[in-house]
Amino acid sequence: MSRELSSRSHLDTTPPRYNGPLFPLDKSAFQKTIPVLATRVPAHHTSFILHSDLTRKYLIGLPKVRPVVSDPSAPDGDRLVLLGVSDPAELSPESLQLMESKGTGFTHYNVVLDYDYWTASELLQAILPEQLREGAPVGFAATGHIAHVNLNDEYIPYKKTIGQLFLDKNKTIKTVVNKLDNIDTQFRFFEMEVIAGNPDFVVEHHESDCRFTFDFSKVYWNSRLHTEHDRIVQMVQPGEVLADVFAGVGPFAIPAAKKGCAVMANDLNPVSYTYLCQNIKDNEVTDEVRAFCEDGRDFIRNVFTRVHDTPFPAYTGPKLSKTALRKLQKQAARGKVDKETSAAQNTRNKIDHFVMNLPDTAILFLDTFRGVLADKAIREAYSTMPMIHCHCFTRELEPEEAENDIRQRVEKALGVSVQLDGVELRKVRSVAPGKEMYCISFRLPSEVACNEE
Ligand SMILES: C[S@@+](CC[C@H](N)C(=O)[O-])C[C@H]1O[C@@H](n2cnc3c(N)ncnc32)[C@H](O)[C@@H]1O
Repeated sequence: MSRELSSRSHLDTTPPRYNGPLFPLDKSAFQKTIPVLATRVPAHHTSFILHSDLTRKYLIGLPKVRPVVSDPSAPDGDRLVLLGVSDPAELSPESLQLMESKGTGFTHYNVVLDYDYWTASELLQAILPEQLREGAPVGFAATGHIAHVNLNDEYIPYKKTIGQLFLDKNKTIKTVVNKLDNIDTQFRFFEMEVIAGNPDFVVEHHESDCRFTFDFSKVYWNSRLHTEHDRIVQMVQPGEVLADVFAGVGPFAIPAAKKGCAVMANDLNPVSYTYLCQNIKDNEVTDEVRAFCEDGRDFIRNVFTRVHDTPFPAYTGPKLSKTALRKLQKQAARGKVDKETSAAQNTRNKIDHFVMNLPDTAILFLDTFRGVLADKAIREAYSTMPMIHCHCFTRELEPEEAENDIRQRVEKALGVSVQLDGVELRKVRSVAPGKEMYCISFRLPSEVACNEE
């Protein structure tokens, strides 16, 4: 063991055992005094002791504890430099010599740590009985100002304590909720109980440079899907058209629109739809996103005709700033830009991608694609079939088995047993023990879409 490590190891900085009320906590009971050695130095020598290679390694080195304090017994301005050892004999001879030559002797100093010093997790360890310390909640997922935890039964008696700790220790958190086991089977949001803070569920959450507002108690949101949202958005190219069948409040739709895609976004939950519309406005993508509130099957059936009959304007490059847009509008008003002809060229009347993130049942919606391009006039726009990115769960844990399971279910829904074109299978995350979330991407087979039966 290095001298440096052994020199600091005697400082016991764990919080004292707590035996006070569980709620509200008696914060004064967490005060702890730690006696340390200090070298007394004239003010003009402190910097030398702090920065010399010989002495630096012996400094107290506790986070949030300043290593230099004024010396209460020396009104003439001496300072105490706090050390991480309890006895001068623990210093190396060179370090001792240096401190003796620059300083005026050693003394003891009491460092006082209190409730503010420790993390929520350290405090919780001091509160919980021994049998509950291992496996105690150490953190939370944050959605806007809400921290959410999923407490196991044995921690329920401590829920208010845990709530208070998370609230006190995180400035941006105003509400702490415990997710209950009930999940709304249709719209996928959780039942939750407030364990600390305000019962305010309307959050403003930021993801991928977009601002999302929503009522976390009434719509689906999962911050753990951030990477998956980004992955799909990166696959969709500026100028392409994306149809999001189960859009929620817009975590695929809005970032895609911001990068220059046109988006048809749908969600059956009327509350999701309301926030989706608000988020479209707040992120200034009203021209790029059209929102719907209907069953996914109806949406899939209608969306081909809608985009064909009312195409999106041609893509004219990255979204312009308001100033640049105003300039162009002025030029157009003066007849300098022929708006009609430029917009009429290459309007976007076909869908390039579908995203279907309702992993519980999305595969079961795939049969709706049968015959969606039976109409010849619409079919002509599709020299290339759309890609479908369909999320799903599987109980198969081995990748090969998972792939077989998912492929079979997809092919059954589509009614084709052919090898799917361009198929890619991506594990998104492990949802629970024995349950994996995947995304299967494939090109919609034309024999399915053009089937006229
Ligand atoms: C798992 S969430 C995903 C939401 C969003 N894509 C995301 O990543 O946050 C599934 C969404 O599908 C919506 N939904 C459920 N059943 C639906 C249906 N039959 N048709 C359309 N939307 C539906 C839910 O309201 C929910 O917002």
